[in-house]
Amino acid sequence: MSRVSQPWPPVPVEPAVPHPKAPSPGTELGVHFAECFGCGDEADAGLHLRSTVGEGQVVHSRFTVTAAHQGAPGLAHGGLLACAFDEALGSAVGNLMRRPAVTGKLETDFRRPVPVGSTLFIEARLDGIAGRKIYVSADGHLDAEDGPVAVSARALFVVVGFEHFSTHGDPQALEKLAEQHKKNLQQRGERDWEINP
Ligand SMILES: CCCCCCCC(=O)SCCNC(=O)CCNC(=O)[C@H](O)C(C)(C)COP(=O)(O)OP(=O)(O)OC[C@H]1O[C@@H](n2cnc3c(N)ncnc32)[C@H](O)[C@@H]1OP(=O)(O)O
Repeated sequence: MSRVSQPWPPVPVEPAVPHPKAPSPGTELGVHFAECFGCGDEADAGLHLRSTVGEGQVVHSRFTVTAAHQGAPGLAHGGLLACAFDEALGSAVGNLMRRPAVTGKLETDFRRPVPVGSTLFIEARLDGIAGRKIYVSADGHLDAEDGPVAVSARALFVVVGFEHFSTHGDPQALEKLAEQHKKNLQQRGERDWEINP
């Protein structure tokens, strides 16, 4: 089977222009929800992924693989690596577009094993937008921002309304998320997102 994927984005798109009030390059994005497996401080075995806004339509994220993340002995579990990309890509969509969106489709390409103890540097970018569909992609570099690419990913995020979370999620946890969100914005001197698609 060829590694060559279908054209990307798969449909005609407009440029995904970051929101005028998106955090500026160099901004550390912080935790979006303390219990999030991808970034949360309260998720003990989680990825503790951290993200910084890059130039243009890019967010840089990184996380260090621990023994809790193993699949094969001494190597990161592939599904867990996909999780890291979901988080990194979601962070790019949420923070640059400032619209609530959820992963509709996520495709990963595992190119090199990722050992326990290594750090994956993930560069996620906005590739285009078509209505509610936001196309994003990312490369994960091993142990340095310019290290060899170990994993690549492409994803479709779909913009949703707040009711997606209020209908399907946990109302108490949503309050906690809202507080964290407000705190993050205050720390960065920013105002709130638009919440309707
Ligand atoms: C800072 C935050 C970081 C967080 C990172 C973590 C992000 C996550 O993990 S989110 C959790 C995982 N994702 C989910 O739980 C989503 C579950 N899925 C859903 O709720 C719904 O299927 C949802 C919202 C994606 C789409 O449903 P709905 O709102 O009814 O829209 P729908 O009309 O079906 O789709 C909208 C468009 O997207 C397209 N689409 C949706 N899913 C797909 C897919 N899998 N493949 C291709 N296209 C798709 C549809 O074809 C449609 O296209 P068009 O507008 O051209 O007709």
